[in-house]
Amino acid sequence: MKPRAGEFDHQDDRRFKHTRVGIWDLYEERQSVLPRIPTSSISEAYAQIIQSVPFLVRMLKDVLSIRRCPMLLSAYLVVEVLASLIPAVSLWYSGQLLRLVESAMETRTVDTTLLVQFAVAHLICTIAMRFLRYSKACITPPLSLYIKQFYHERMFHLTARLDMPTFQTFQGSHAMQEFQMGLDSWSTSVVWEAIKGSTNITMMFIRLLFQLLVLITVMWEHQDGPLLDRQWSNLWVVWAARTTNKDFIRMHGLKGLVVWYHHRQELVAGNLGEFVCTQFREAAQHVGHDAVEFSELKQFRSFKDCLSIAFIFQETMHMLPQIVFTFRVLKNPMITPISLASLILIKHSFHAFSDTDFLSSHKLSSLVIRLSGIRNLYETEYIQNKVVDGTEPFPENQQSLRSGISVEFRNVSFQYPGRDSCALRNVSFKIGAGQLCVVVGVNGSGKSTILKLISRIYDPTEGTILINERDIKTFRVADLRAAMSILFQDYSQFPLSMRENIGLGKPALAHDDDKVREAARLGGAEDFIDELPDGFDTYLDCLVADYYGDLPEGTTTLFGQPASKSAAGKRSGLQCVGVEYSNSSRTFMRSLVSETESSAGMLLFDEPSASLDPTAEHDLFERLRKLRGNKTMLFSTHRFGNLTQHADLILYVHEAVQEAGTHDELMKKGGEYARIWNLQAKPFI
Ligand SMILES: Nc1ncnc2c1ncn2[C@@H]1O[C@H](COP(=O)(O)OP(=O)(O)OP(=O)(O)O)[C@@H](O)[C@H]1O
Repeated sequence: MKPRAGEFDHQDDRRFKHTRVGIWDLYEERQSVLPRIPTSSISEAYAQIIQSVPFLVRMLKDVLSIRRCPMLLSAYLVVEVLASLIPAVSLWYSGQLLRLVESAMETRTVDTTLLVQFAVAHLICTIAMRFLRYSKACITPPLSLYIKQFYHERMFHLTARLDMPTFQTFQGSHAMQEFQMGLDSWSTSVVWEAIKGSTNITMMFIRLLFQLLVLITVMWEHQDGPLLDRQWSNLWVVWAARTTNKDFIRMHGLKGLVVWYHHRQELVAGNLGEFVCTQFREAAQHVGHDAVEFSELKQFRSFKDCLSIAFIFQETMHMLPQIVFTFRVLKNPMITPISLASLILIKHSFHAFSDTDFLSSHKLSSLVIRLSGIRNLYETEYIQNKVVDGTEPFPENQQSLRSGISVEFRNVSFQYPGRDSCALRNVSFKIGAGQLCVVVGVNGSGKSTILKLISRIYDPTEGTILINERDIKTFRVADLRAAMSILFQDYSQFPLSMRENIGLGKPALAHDDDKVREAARLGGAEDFIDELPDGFDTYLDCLVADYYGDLPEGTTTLFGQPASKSAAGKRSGLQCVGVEYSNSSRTFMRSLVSETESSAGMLLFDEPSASLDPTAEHDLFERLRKLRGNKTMLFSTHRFGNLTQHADLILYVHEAVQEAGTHDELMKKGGEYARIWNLQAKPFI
């Protein structure tokens, strides 16, 4: 079938050339060649650079610990040093050449051997310079890549461990913003940028110093341009690139999971930190050093033509005027302007110095920004979680979990960070081990907050929470969460496949496809998922975008999908349905009984049925009742269903506990609980 106008048909191999670049499939148009579209004070800056030195030293140590980096970094530095010396050597030969010219004018003879020697030496310098640039272009991509990957994994780990309140504070930080842009931006490699920046400035000084020395030497013997600037033709062709590498796409998904605030609560409550780190590491290992954004590969590729014959010819031509001039002097010394030699020398030296703006505040401030990036990066390591970890294991006896966990709130008040008013005020109650407690109240009354405090997503602003009669803060947080099964109402859709979105409901079973399918069936999602093009491997939100260049005007589709620069577009109707399905299935995934289930002594549910239809809600409650056994169960709901009638304790909250007791007690009391219950039950009676 012929592609419609506006389609980028990458399969049309007569028009598009396909190249495999790492994990990317690059499609470039064969003939279409269009013309390129034109497109504080210094001392303070130096003080900041000096302050960054300890971080730089640390960074260097870390970089040297990366496999292959010691060798690559040394090679990079050697190349840089040589590249800084060559301009001085070249300048020296220029001076010698000029001296020869002067002596030719004076003596009317020329030492041809010496002339050729100087000319060749000068030419060698130019070619050597080009070789060095080429070597640098070969060393830089792997070096910057290894460094980036090392620090990316490190930042992933550091970010995954943060709790909710700390993450809330941290997410506005510079380091976090850099990391959020992360995998898809060249600027992310704070460390690599800093290495480049520091090397550049050091080499600039070396280059200047040597050129100054040569200039002084030459000028000592001599008593003053048009610059031949090279224009590099850049071709601008139609191209597009995409990757289907599953691990690379997962890396992006997992990263989205740890960097975005709306996933944090589930990440923390589900103890998913370590799990996602392992997953990320595994995915990263699978992709290896091919885990590189296309924009970077593109840059690396552009260096390939550095050593072209055309270039060497061009450089030779660059020198020709001096050689021709020298011979002309020999033939007609009388007509040669005496000041021309000095003029050329000045042209050379001025050129070198004018390129070197080492004192420019712009250059310095960009280095300062790069170095402060390093500081931010390393300071991230010292961020302490606001929810301070306890030291004691929980529980002392694993068997005790079978009979549940007791919870007591003593005068607990809580205010969310950045909020003026309390979500909970002076709340006190006790749920005995093995009891079923239902927390009811209107929207925004503080029900979910009670669950968040029990699972230590946050710590109370005032008051104490006791677990099995002991202060909750004494226990290790990970143990505590492992002893609880928590299900929050405000689910987030992870930027991962449907399989993983469901599987993460219970990481221990995430690799069990049968369990995932069972959860999908219970959540009513199985048929929907099976009909998706990639089934359980479908991504509703994919964070890896396709790349493309100048597409033909009016292009609407690319790789069979709407051409859009951003992967994170608005969700379609189908996506929204998918999100609902995967949420309800994840709910069931959590409720799947397994060997690991006995490790939970308390089940916390925050409106677990909010995203379910009535049948699925009924199935869920049936399943949860079976699952419960003698464990403590706490439900938060604003629906006063039959659940409240089975409860050992009902808490009617509105900032504080307004009423507490069993259903019968509260009905007899005739308070607010009874009023709302009657209101909700009325249509059914
Ligand atoms: N992360 C947060 N940051 C700031 N304020 C919050 C946060 N979460 C909840 N709140 C506020 O705290 C109060 C109690 O919220 P909470 O979610 O506990 O109520 P709820 O009874 O569970 O309500 P709903 O049934 O609507 O979930 C509300 O005023 C809410 O706006």
